Amino acid sequence: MEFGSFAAHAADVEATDADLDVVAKVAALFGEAGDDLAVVARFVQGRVFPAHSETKLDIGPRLCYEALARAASTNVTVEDVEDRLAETGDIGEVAANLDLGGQAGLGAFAADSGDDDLTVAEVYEDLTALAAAEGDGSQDEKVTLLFGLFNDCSGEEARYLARLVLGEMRIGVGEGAVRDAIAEAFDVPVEAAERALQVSNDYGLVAVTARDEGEDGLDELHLEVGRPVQAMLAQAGTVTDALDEWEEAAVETKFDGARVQVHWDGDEVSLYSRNMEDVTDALPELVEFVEEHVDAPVILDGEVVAVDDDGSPLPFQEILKRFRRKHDVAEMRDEIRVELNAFDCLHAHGEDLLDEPFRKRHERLRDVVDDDSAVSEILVTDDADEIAAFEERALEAGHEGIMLKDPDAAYTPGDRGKHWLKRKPDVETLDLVVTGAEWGEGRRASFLGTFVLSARDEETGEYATIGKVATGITDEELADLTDLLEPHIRSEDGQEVDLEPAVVFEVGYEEIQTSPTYESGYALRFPRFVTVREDKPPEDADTIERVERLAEQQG
Ligand SMILES: Nc1ncnc2c1ncn2[C@@H]1O[C@H](COP(=O)(O)OP(=O)(O)OP(=O)(O)O)[C@@H](O)[C@H]1O
Repeated sequence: MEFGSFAAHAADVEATDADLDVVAKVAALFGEAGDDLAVVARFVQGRVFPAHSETKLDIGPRLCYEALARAASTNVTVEDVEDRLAETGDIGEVAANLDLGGQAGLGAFAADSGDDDLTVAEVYEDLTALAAAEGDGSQDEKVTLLFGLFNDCSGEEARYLARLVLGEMRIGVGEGAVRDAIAEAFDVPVEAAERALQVSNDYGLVAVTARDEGEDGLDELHLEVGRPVQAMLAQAGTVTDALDEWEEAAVETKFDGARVQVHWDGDEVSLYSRNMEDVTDALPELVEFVEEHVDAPVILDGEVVAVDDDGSPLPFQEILKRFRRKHDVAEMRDEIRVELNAFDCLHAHGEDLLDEPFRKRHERLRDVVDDDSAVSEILVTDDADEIAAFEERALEAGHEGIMLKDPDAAYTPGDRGKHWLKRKPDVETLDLVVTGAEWGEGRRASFLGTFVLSARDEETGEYATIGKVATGITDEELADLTDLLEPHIRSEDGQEVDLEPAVVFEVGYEEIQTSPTYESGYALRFPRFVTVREDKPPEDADTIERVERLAEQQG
């Protein structure tokens, strides 16, 4: 395909607003791309190489400006290019108006094919050579290669070449549009294209496979050990969200480190960061750990954390130091210990596990790693109290908090869906008066357990119930609370106890809801005991008005 034709398509797409029309136009471009389809499928998104490729273009803007200035037919300096860019804000616009090609006589490096029309293949070939240039003189070589390309460009071609090399394509074609265009152009289901993209992470490969082998070919694409996939991401969410949406939630520690994807084929371990950079060299002790304790072939997902001498987690900045200073790893290794906390298994023993439910994948994870300390512990439960207790343990151990995962959900690479939630900590607390309680059962029969909470009604001076709290209290605290409240018992009816307003609890919660059940007209979702406000008399407890205001602020 001629690069001019690609540029014309790109201009047409850029001038199109409606998403469906964009998809149709990209599909038409794919239909015409012929042997260049793989490259075109990336160029259209502003990518030169596949996302996981180790080849990176790595061109500084100045290098591009220099190449443009040299290729301009009139006398243009790098500073002129910068000035024009400051005016327009678009390097494509600058390049398109530079009247390039004036150095035709010097075009020893221009258009390798010898004819006048630059092709997509030639652009790709030169950019590959440019990416490979290293060592002494490589800057000059890069400028010369890029100059050669610009020198052969029409204004329209230069517009898109300049944007492509600087990673600023911005013609409104996102990953979803490319996926839909592949489906439309080659008549394959969108879901098949989506799945193939998830496992391969390679738009070029998926486009070519869809065209040449159809849906069956796409189905044959699998994860490959050594080829990273995008990480599944989490949304902020609450225990309420999790238990309302799913029957049970898998609760896991949220480790404060850096995401790491482990690929181990039996010969070689490769480690990839959240954005699929190869970070193997920065983490030699993880490589050794995997070689010794993990069955091959596998792909694992997890978090690498820095720990102190006692094994307690250190802030994640410590791990980032490792990622940044790759050169003196040996020295850093003595300073900062790092550990793997694997939490997912994407592939094991030739089997892709993306579509398996999380609880199954976690079982496989346990099977393939023979050291439990490197595998995250999960608790699958429908009980908010158990979740709260798990969270408390995680926080006490110095971790960031908890993750809530749908135990039946598949692993969806690159997706920030509703199946993984990072629990939002309580934003507000309320100081509420304890106006009732219930005696516990079994082991806790001699303690008051569940506490009835009330807010103050400013108008009447009475206390109106708003909920009950039983979560977040240790056995030891229960004994103390019983001692504190027993003198205030007014009457008892079976297990239920009526208390005079005397003690104030500070209580966290996830949400305030309107409720016909309680006198205040409100109820708290997942109230959690924080502490006794010994400094506060009941008259200073929070009012129904404040509860009302907080409820409104939630939106
Ligand atoms: N058990 C776990 N399961 C999944 N992710 C975890 C777990 N523990 C820690 N994490 C990390 O938490 C990250 C998500 O939380 P957080 O929002 O704090 O990260 P971020 O990088 O700031 O934002 P985000 O990843 O959501 O864009 C994950 O990408 C992962 O690196």
